[in-house]
Amino acid sequence: MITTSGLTKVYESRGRQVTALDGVDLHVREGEVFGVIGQSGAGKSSLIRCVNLLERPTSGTVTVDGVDLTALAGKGRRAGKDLRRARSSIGMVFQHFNLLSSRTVKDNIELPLEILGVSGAERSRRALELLDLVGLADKAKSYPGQLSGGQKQRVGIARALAGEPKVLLSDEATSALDPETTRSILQLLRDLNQQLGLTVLLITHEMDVVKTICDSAALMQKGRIVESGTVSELLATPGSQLAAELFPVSGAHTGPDRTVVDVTFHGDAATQPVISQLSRTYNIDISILGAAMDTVGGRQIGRMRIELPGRYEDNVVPVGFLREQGLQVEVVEETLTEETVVQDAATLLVKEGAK
Ligand SMILES: Nc1ncnc2c1ncn2[C@@H]1O[C@H](COP(=O)(O)OP(=O)(O)OP(=O)(O)O)[C@@H](O)[C@H]1O
Repeated sequence: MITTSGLTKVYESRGRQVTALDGVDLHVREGEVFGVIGQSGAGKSSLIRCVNLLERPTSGTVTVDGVDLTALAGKGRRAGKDLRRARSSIGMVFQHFNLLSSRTVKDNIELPLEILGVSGAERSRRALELLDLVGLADKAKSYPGQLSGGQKQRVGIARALAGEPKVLLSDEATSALDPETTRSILQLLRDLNQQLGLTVLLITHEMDVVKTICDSAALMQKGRIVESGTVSELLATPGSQLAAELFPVSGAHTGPDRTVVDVTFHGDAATQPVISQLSRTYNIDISILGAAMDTVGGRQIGRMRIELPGRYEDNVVPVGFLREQGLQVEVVEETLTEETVVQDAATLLVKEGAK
């Protein structure tokens, strides 16, 4: 539904050039919720603003629903009729809502329809329908100043949906909201995605947002996409930074001669009693050092850090057993803390003494 190819944005700022996007290739499928996460300055806002051509890319292309927006924009500085029409199939939700304070809630929602030249009666019908959809049927005549942050964002979402878009872009839509309101807005976005088949591209700096509603995610660093895929694909990618941040597990080796492994559960494997099977089959005691389990898109998913007695060479077969069950297994290197160094030295001295 959304494809960017080699998307580059270079800003000129006080004689200096800042590369905000450095050849971004993004592929968002129809009907999915796709999250782009990254730290401040990574280029997320530039990306989302280039996707609907609010910002002109320096180079590269943006295609939304089969229409090459960059080619349309190339026709002239002022967005032509074709670009305006193409843009009306893209709704945008902003962090600070961007509502007009002098207009009622209903009039705010009608604004994009006015611009599209929709008749008064039709605008009114559509605005009331959208207010109902976002759960604010009783607030049509209120002004933005009389609403809570969460309600304002619901109005922002209703306005974004006025042109019946296929794509919704969300620029940190929940960053200004408290955790509970954030959950309700994310739930609304998820419901709209499912009810209307809406494709959602959102940018965020919060991993929880990705975990709560995203089917797919990309990690952005210094203007580049460094990882991307469905949540399941990411979890199945050894060494994935996003997977580790989505499901962080910690816990260090409790002593020398121990094997610590991170086990990732997803799909059917998540519901199998693999740990007890492992313990019974090989007659070994397993310690759970850390775990992060959750339900993503209605499926159980998670990671567990476990410790087995013996060095890795002694555990090749049990580790192979876990892999055979369809689990992803990564062996965690022992980090030599001061404590383990002292312990190792003490063990060595005892052994030397015994000789
Ligand atoms: N209009 C502009 N003029 C000059 N430089 C800009 C402009 N907009 C963004 N930048 C620079 O481009 C880089 C990427 O900024 P961008 O706002 O896209 O990042 P971001 O990931 O959205 O960050 P944040 O989460 O803080 O909004 C930054 O170095 C920023 O200073």
